[in-house]
Amino acid sequence: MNFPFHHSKHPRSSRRRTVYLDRERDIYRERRRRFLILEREIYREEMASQARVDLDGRPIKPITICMIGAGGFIGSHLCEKLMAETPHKVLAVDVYNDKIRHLLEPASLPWADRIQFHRINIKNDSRLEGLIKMADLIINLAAICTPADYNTRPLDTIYSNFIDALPVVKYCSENNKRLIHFSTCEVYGKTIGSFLPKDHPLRQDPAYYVLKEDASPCIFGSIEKQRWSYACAKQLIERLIYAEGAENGLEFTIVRPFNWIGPRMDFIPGIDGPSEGVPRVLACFSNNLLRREPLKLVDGGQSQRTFIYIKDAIEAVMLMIENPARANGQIFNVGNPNNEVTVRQLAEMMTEVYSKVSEEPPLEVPTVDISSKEFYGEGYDDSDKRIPDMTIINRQLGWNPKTSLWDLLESTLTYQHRTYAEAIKQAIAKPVASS
Ligand SMILES: NC(=O)c1ccc[n+]([C@@H]2O[C@H](COP(=O)([O-])OP(=O)(O)OC[C@H]3O[C@@H](n4cnc5c(N)ncnc54)[C@H](O)[C@@H]3O)[C@@H](O)[C@H]2O)c1
Ligand SMILES: O=C(O)[C@H]1O[C@H](OP(=O)(O)OP(=O)(O)OC[C@H]2O[C@@H](n3ccc(=O)[nH]c3=O)[C@H](O)[C@@H]2O)[C@H](O)[C@@H](O)[C@@H]1O
Repeated sequence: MNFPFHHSKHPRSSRRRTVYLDRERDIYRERRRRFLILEREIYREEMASQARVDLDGRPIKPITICMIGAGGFIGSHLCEKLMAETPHKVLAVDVYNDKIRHLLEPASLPWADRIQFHRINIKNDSRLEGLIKMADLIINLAAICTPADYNTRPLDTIYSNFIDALPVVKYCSENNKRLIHFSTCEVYGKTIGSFLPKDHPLRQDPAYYVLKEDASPCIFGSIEKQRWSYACAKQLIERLIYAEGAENGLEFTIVRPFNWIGPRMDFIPGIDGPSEGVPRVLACFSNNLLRREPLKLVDGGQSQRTFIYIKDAIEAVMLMIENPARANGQIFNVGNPNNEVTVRQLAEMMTEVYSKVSEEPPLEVPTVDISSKEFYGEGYDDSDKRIPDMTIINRQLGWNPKTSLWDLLESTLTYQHRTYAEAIKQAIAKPVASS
């Protein structure tokens, strides 16, 4: 069928049509440009009208934050929150930006002028000091922080967590900049109770297992247990920061996260990370569930962890950012003491939740035991139990976690299923290349 207007062969009507379409396109573009400007103005006005106040009722001034390691799991959630809900600016430093690309592009995003990405490896880049000088606050998240690396790449682990963090601390101290440094709950190592006989009644006494910032000792294994290279490097950088505070007046806050989990954590081997890579437990178990393989329980999955939803934890970091008077000089546990499980229980719960969100039946054999030597190699060791004491963060910031383990797994595994299920199906279906 011939449409007289669209398919006319007549040169004049075709020219007229082109002119008409060009004009229509220009009008549309102009309208869209005005719409985006208007949208940005409304957003700015909204931001300005939501007069942010700190916990003591004082107005919060917009600041510039230099966030190192902004492209990682925690950094991506923190950038998202800062862009969506505050007027603060972020100089985002990382070697990767895949996890924050949605915040950087397109240039029409309402916060486009408040976030800049700098592809910098802090090991060897002289631009770092300049960025620190431009900021009011520095947040250092950069680290190697996957246990599979601690005993197999102990040098990289120690360099990343101690040596590479040194210049950041030094530049902050020399330029009088406030620093929020990300440490880890692993600095506590093992609990005191773990050294008691298995059936000893004191093992039930919280004094023997609850981890308290200003009282608990740091208990690591012997030097050949290279698992502790990470915890030891983190402990030394904490001590250095603390000493800079005591001797040179550095304004600092140290964060000790307790197993923060949620969307965008680590990678799925063979999909958006190396096939042989071993991420942290959430991504390991997600990978097993997506591929319908049994979940691997290291040494029987007897270790205990408390898991906290990333979005709850980010609320705590926001309070630290916006309440310097209450956060400076403090070390904060950030975890959810109500979400304790053994790794075996975590595997069982993830299997049940995944079956619900994917609408697939659970595996007949959901778990399999594996020795730590086979899974991680020589030199692995483990934290037995991690319950954060919440007294200090409660007193200083009035913060409490909200999300139950079931709820956080439901939203996280929904994300994992939506993001990866199709890619995994395709990867499995792909014929192996003939040699
Ligand atoms: N996720 C948790 O539950 C948890 C628990 C305890 C401690 N932490 C600590 O929190 C911080 C962030 O953890 P995460 O889970 O977001 O890890 P992540 O690996 O997702 O993020 C770290 C980011 O730092 C970047 N980075 C590393 N070395 C760098 C370098 N030399 N130069 C520039 N960028 C570099 C990486 O590219 C990565 O994007 C780490 O210090 C980690 O030790 C996290
Ligand atoms: O998240 C934290 O708070 C800190 O703890 C983590 O250490 P860990 O909890 O031991 O690391 P995971 O990989 O999450 O493992 C948790 C437990 O699951 C076990 N696991 C892991 C993976 C797996 O497939 N199967 C399995 O049984 C591990 O042996 C360990 O007992 C990492 O060291 C850091 O990211 C961080 O500093």
